Amino acid sequence: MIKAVRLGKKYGGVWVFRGVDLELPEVGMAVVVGPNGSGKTTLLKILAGLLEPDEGEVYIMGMPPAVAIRRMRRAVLYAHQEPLVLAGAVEDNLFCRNDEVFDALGLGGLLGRKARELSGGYKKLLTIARVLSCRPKVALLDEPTAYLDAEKRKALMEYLWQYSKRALVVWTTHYIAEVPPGVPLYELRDGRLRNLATP
Ligand SMILES: Nc1ncnc2c1ncn2[C@@H]1O[C@H](COP(=O)(O)OP(=O)(O)OP(=O)(O)O)[C@@H](O)[C@H]1O
Repeated sequence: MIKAVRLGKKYGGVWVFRGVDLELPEVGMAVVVGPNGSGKTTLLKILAGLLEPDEGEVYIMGMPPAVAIRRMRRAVLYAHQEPLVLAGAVEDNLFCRNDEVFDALGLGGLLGRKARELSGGYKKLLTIARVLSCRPKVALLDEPTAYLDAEKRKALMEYLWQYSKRALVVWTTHYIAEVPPGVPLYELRDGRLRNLATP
């Protein structure tokens, strides 16, 4: 479903990574770990079609991201690392209505609240809900568990696990321990992507 071939990206002449090959299925979960600044966000944004690589190609369902995104509206969505909220109520911050997602993430009772007055953790959940509520076929989630307490992390993980039975969920984290057993795990480090043994 997602294929990256010899991907490379540089900023100001300095390569973040090169030679990144990746092949992910249509349905399931995959996780990218790596130290600060190793390029996880950059990789996810390239897969989402939000950034152009300097080398290599990406295919989503056999199409370049720009084509896939045009043909299949809201099928490939990226959730920012930073909690991203707009003015207005929580419900004004959403593109799609999906009570199942709001309830699973604990946002169900907050739809009328001013989004900018939410706590950091709830802003982060809103950032994720904005993406998942549109039911993308590919959800690219940048550090989805950051800002969350243990209970919310657990609820989010359970929901992502369910979601990944019908779509592809790719997410990043700094904590290998939170990656469920059996999930394909990749590490970006020193400009390379390695397939790590499953924890
Ligand atoms: N727009 C940009 N212009 C210049 N350099 C950038 C830009 N965006 C990212 N970088 C640099 O690219 C490298 C990779 O950044 P990126 O945010 O992808 O890493 P990351 O693995 O997601 O980091 P973190 O774990 O800290 O979130 C870093 O050195 C960063 O400073």
